[in-house]
Amino acid sequence: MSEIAIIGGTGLTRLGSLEIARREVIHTPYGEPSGPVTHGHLFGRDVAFIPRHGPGHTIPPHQVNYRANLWALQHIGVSRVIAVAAVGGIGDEMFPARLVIPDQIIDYTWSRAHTFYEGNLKQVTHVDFTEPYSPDLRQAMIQACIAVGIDAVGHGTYGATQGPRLESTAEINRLARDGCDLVGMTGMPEAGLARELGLSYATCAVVANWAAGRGEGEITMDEVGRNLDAGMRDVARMLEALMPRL
Ligand SMILES: CSC[C@H]1O[C@H](OP(=O)(O)O)[C@H](O)[C@@H]1O
Ligand code: HPA
Repeated sequence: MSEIAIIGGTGLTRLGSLEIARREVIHTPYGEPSGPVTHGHLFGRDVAFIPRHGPGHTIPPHQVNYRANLWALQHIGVSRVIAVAAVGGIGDEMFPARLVIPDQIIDYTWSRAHTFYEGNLKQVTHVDFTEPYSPDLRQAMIQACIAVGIDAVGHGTYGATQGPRLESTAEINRLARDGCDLVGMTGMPEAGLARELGLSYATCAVVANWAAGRGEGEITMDEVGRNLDAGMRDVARMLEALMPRL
């Protein structure tokens, strides 16, 4: 049984270093997860892995079944979730290919299935979300980065947009005024649902590009791919240092 799970995002459809033991198809009361859960060993730890956008990267951010993914992970005994996510950099220090461990999040998404607490409830429930990410898991990731000399940013506010289109310059300016340092399309409802299930959850973000209007010209998928290739190499190094610390 894997107590630790990794949700892979854009640029991390599979974990190269994962020694795969088996794949498990899980049906949930909320529908189908993004794909089978892969169980394996990663740097000495049992780990479950699920690719957020599906094994072939075919599920766009607004159609990811976040509830099914997190329910499935909890169902197999996972208690800690490491989310890997590609983001656009808004703040000056959030430059391309850099790793960021955000500590706050703002939700700009809409019409996504965003809670487990609906339907025939015995009681209305409001979970606390003051600290949206697990402080312990964040600290472990930050220490892992330091241990292997990765120049990561250990804080930042993630603005979760609806996608799948990228943002306009004015939208990014608004996010910046709101205090967002990063922009991505999958941070919510994933983080909120993890909290509802009582899972420890933290994100390792990889800056794929300067957010709209913060760099030169348009955002191209070429630059996104190049930066993610570089950033994911650091994610792999971070995970190698992280696993023994968990
Ligand atoms: C320009 S790539 C946009 C795509 O990448 C991110 O996905 P993930 O968070 O799963 O790594 C972003 O949220 C968008 O879905
Ligand atoms: O610029 C972006 N905006 C939203 N999501 C993203 N994911 C990677 N880059 C971006």
